[in-house]
Amino acid sequence: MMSVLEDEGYASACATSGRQAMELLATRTAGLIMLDYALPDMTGAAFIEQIRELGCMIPFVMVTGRDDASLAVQMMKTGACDYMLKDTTFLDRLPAVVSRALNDARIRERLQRAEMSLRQSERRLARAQKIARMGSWEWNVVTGEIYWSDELYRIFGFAPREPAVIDMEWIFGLVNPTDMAAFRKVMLAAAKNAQPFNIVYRINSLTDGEVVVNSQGEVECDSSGNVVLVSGTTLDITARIRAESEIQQLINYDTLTGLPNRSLLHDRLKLAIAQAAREHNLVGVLLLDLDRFKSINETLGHRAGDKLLKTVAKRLSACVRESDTLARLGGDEFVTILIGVSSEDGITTVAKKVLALIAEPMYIDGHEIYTSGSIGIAVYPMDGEDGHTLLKHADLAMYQAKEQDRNNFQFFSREMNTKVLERMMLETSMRKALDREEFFLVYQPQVDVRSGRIIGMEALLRWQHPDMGLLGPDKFIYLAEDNGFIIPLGEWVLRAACKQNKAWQDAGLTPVRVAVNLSSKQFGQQRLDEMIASVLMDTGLEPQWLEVEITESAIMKNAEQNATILHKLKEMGIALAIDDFGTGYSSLSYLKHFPITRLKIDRSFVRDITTNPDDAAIAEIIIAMAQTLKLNVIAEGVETRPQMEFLSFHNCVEMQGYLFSRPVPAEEFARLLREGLKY
Ligand SMILES: Nc1nc2c(ncn2[C@@H]2O[C@H](COP(=O)(O)O[C@H]3[C@@H](O)[C@H](n4cnc5c(=O)[nH]c(N)nc54)O[C@@H]3COP(=O)(O)O)[C@@H](O)[C@H]2O)c(=O)[nH]1
Repeated sequence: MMSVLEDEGYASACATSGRQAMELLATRTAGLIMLDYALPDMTGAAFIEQIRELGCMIPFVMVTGRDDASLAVQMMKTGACDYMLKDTTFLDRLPAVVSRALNDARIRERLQRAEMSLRQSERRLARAQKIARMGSWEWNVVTGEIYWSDELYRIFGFAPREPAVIDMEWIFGLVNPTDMAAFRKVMLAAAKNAQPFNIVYRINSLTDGEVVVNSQGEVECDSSGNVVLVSGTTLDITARIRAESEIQQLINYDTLTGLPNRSLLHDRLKLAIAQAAREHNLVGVLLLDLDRFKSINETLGHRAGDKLLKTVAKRLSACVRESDTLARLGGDEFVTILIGVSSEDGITTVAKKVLALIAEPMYIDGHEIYTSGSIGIAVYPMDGEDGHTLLKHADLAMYQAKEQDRNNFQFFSREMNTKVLERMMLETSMRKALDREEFFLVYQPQVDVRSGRIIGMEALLRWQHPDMGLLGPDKFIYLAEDNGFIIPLGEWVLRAACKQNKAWQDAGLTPVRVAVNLSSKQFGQQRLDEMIASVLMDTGLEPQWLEVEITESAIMKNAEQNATILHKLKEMGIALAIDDFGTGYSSLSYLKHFPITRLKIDRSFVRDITTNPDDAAIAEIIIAMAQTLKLNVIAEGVETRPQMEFLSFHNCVEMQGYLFSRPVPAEEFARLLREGLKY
């Protein structure tokens, strides 16, 4: 047998028992096994079973001496690829049987490989569909049969093949009622008119509730052009849609209040303008800025500030119609776009409503908070024909509203534009003015009318502006306070005043105290006391020759913190005067809390003191109050002799005013100190 096989070109090896055959297979590979049914140590069937268990899948041909049909069947059942009877023709038939068996084995192996690869592809497809949340489907339009991939079942919330029968009506029933008509139309059009489609719709998944899907379908037609098959894919795009909408939300809406932000505001404004242009209507742009929001934020903390902004947003929403837009620009700025308005009266009504709602108390973290707002209004088309201009003009008007008196609204006017441009110019040049030494101080004497001698002086700031000429503090201090420049500027004033006073003392002039105005913003400054101490140290002026002037309202802004600072100043030996006394709180209780040395009667009471009984009474009360509290009292703005006499008669002997001297430059003041006043 081996020589026959070798003649045919096959390599062969022989084993005489099942055990020997197994040892042989352990060391060599084979394409075919020719196996005797009866082996000395086991049956051929037992041998096959053993090698199969070891994973050896080599095909085999069973050889036997018995011509028995049932034995042949039994052998084929064990997996034999052929069966040979050992008769006289055995060797003649052997080459053909071996060749066929090897051929069959090759074909079988190829088929097995193809099947395996098909299964693998199916598994990969199913995995890919699962990952992509994409199902595939087929609809046999002729038979009505529908195939769904496993993933498609999952998208609809079923276990694969859970519903035994699926038909189109059942599928329509799974679509969200809002989108059902559109979906049905598309599917039926595909089946009838061979229309491919791409549709997004919502389904009601059994497990996930509302799911957004995207179905794309293709059609196949027979030779007559009739649709026979509609097939396609259905993709679950819920997560993508959600992410897109979250992105849109972030791009267009303010995260704190949920209101449209600046970007969406501009879009809406554009639309509003286009609509108003078509309908010959007006668009009102109201820009609201909360008054004192910064200090509320600083005092109560940012979380309370956030809550306040949310409350404001809610209240504002109640003021506007659904068709209007309410947006938050950022910080404490809100914008309302009013559309479909035909006159400014309608805009005024809304502005008043907004102010009234903002002014109502808010309850935040156990605090009752009162705030107010300032509104600037620009109207299309009079104040601008595009969104940017309207917003800019509403902003200018808002600043005007703030300056006028907070808690009010202002319509934009052309003059405002000029005013704000001037303001911006001043702001820019102010920052350079310190380095360019454009600021200087003038000094106004304070007099004891009993002796007629100068007992002190108030240092007053002036700015020699290169283009605008000499500017008084009323032209720029408010700006410096707004933009924070008051901090370096205030320190410069203090240093210059102390240095000058010390220089006069060193020059042998009679020592007098110098009063320096402190802005409320300087009280908010970190370590104000340390700054003042270092100025005194640097200039060498003794603290007793320095007085700081602060207004009643400034002192009360942050009463507790200010009291601490003022006590520190007092301990250092610095005097404290309350400026503009009588115009603010005028509360006795606060006078006790602060280490005050002097009250300054405001010049508004002094002006008509001899003609207006109310002013006279107020001045008298202030003098009496000062005496009771053992404080010094000085009257400012004394311009006439009768005013001086009235005050002096009522025991106010310290005075300051044009009657004695206007504020004068340092050289002139030195002369007054040397020569005395003439009045
Ligand atoms: N934070 C700072 N504020 C300052 C500083 N320098 C000044 N100021 C404040 O500016 C306000 C206006 O000051 P000014 O224009 O200098 O006016 C002062 C006097 O010129 C004016 N005055 C004095 N006597 C009379 C008078 O008889 N009649 C009259 N009509 N005006 C007069 O009064 C101003 C001084 O007022 P006061 O300070 O209230 O004593 C002013 O409020 C300053 O506080 C600065 O460096 N920092």
